[in-house]
Amino acid sequence: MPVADTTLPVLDLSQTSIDITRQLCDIESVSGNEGPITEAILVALAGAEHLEVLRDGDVVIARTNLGRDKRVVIAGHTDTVPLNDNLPTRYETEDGVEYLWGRGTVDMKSGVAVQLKLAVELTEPAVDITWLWYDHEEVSADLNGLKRLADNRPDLLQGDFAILGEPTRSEIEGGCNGNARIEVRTFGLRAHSARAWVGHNAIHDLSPILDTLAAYVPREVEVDGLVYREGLNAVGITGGVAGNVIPDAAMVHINYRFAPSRSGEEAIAHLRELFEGYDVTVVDLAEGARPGLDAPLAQDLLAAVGGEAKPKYGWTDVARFSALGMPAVNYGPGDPLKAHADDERVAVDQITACEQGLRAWLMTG
Ligand SMILES: N[C@@H](CCC[C@H](NC(=O)CCC(=O)O)C(=O)O)C(=O)O
Repeated sequence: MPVADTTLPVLDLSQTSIDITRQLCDIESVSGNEGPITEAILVALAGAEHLEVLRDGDVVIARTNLGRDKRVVIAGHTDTVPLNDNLPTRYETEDGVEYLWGRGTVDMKSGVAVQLKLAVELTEPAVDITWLWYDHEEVSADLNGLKRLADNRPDLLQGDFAILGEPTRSEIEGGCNGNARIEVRTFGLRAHSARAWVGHNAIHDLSPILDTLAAYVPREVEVDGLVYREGLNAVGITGGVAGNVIPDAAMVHINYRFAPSRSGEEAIAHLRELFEGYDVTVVDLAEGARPGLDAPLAQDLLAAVGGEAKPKYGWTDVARFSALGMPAVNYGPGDPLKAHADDERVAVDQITACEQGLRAWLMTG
């Protein structure tokens, strides 16, 4: 008789989407550690006979094949940014609002919870649905699980419209900013720090770069009716050899968020111009996506869930679907301002609202 593996985390999809969020968050899955959560999702979907379930690495694909005339792709990533002593989750009430606190509650396990709940419960949706849960979204674009799937099995991403369950306070956010990361290096000459005049300090040479960043005024750019805020920030800095050595190398890691009216190539040209004369290495580049809200299915969803469409400032995989020529929007629970934050927490009523909005729309088409 086979023995059940009791070390695997268990996911019970018969619970509410709020509780499923708690269960998912308590399975730690910082990028690179999505194996256990992927296994838990596969086991939890095992009894859903209306779904064809496939796996590609740590991507789970579950789809209906009902012969409907439209197919909607609904996707969410299972990884999170690193913890900061914010797991396990806890419930807390603040000013009469109940929150679930902890890493992943906003970005984006509450969105994944809603998707999993609907995937098992909607046996007869009005459209065919491809559900996708994937790994490595929060790290370099070349590691992204959806990118791997698009390269290996582009047929599995095909559809008429896509919804990414990224945090949007359960309202529609259109498109996304592009995202570039560069490393800017300075070089010096090592010497004993007691005789610094015979060396050259590479860390001191970073000052003009930091001054440029501190003085930079990011643009606000209107694209198809939505105003995208850009951002240019140092997100890391390295340098130094020992406490008594003048450093011969230093590096500042810079993240540029650019409006979707600007291509990746234009974004890099802008950065090279800003840091002309310095050693610049591009370490990550992901194109943005225009809002695409004029697509009829996007209009339908917007009308069904209500509210006014806003721009998505973070980068999301709507860009991947846009590049494939498929309209896509962001729609999920959680305040994006709390994504990646130490006080990451989701108002639980937003989870319920998102479930209701998506359920109603998927049942009427
Ligand atoms: N390749 C990128 C991936 C970063 C993706 C991440 N996305 C979000 O946080 C979406 C949530 C939101 O803003 O609403 C991001 O924008 O950092 C990378 O390397 O950074």
